[in-house]
Amino acid sequence: MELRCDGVSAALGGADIVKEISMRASANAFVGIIGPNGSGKSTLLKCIYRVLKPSGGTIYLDDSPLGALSYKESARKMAVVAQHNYYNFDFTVREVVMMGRAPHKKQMERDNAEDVEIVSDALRQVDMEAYGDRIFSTLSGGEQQRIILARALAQRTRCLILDEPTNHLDVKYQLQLLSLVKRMELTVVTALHDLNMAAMYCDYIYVLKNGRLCGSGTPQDILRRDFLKEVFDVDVKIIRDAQSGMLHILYLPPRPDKTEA
Ligand SMILES: Nc1ncnc2c1ncn2[C@@H]1O[C@H](COP(=O)(O)OP(=O)(O)OP(=O)(O)O)[C@@H](O)[C@H]1O
Repeated sequence: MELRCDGVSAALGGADIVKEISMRASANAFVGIIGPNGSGKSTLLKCIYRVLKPSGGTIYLDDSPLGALSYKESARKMAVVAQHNYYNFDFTVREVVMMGRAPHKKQMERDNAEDVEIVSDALRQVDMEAYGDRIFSTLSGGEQQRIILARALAQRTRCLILDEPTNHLDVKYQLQLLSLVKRMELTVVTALHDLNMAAMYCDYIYVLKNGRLCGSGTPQDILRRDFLKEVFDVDVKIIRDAQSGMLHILYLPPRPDKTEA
C-alpha cells in the first residue's frame, strides 16, 4: 500500500502549521519524518490519520483520496500509534488491544475466536502476553506504548503511522519495536527524534522545519554534518561503521559562547 501527500497544509489556532508538504511512502517502505520540536511532524501525521482536516492538499492511500474513504475503511488500511493515549475508563490491556479489531466488525458484533487469537498474537509480538488482565492505566509509559502498538498490530493493516513510537521505551524495547515493525514489511510513516534510530531503520527520510519540507532522501543523503547543523543547530560527527556500513551520529556539546566571558 502506498501513502502519498500532495501539497498538504494544516492550520491550527489561526496559524499555518504545515505548509504544502508533498511526500510519498511507497509500498512496504519505512519512511521517517524528522525535524526540530514544533516543526509540524505530529500535525502532518494527524492529517494522515484523520484527526485533523488539512486546510489544503490531498492525502492518498494507494489511489484513493482519504476523504473518499469512510473512517472505518481507512482504519482497515491504516493503523496508528499516536503520541498520547488516554482512556477515560479502566479498560484491561486485552480490551484495549481488542479495540484494534473494531474496524473489521459490524456494530455490536461479538469478538470471535479469530479476534481472540489475533489479540493474543499481538500481545506476544510486543512481549506483553503476561499483562492481558492488567488495567491499562496502571502500566508504565513504556508498557502502555507497547500495548498501543499491539492494538495497531491487531488491526492487521498494510500501513502503519507512528508518532514518536520509541518515547518512553528503554533501549531494548526501542530496538525491539522498530525491528518488529521493520520485519513486518508494512508501509510505515514514523516521526522520530532519535537520528541514530532513523539511520538504522529508515529507507527514506523527510525533514521538516517550520512546517515546511526542507530535505528528503536516504539516511546517507540526509544525515550529513552540515545539513544537521542547518536543521537542528547541533554539531555532530558522522561515523560509518566499517563492517555494517551503518551510520552513527555522535553529538558534540555546544561550544561556549565567546561573548559570555
Ligand atoms: N491547537 C493548536 N493551536 C495553535 N498551535 C498549535 C496547536 N497545536 C500545535 N500547535 C503548534 O504547532 C506547531 C507544530 O506542532 P507539532 O506538534 O506538529 O510539532 P512536532 O514537530 O511534532 O513537535 P515535537 O517534536 O515537539 O513533538 C508547534 O509550534 C505547536 O505549538
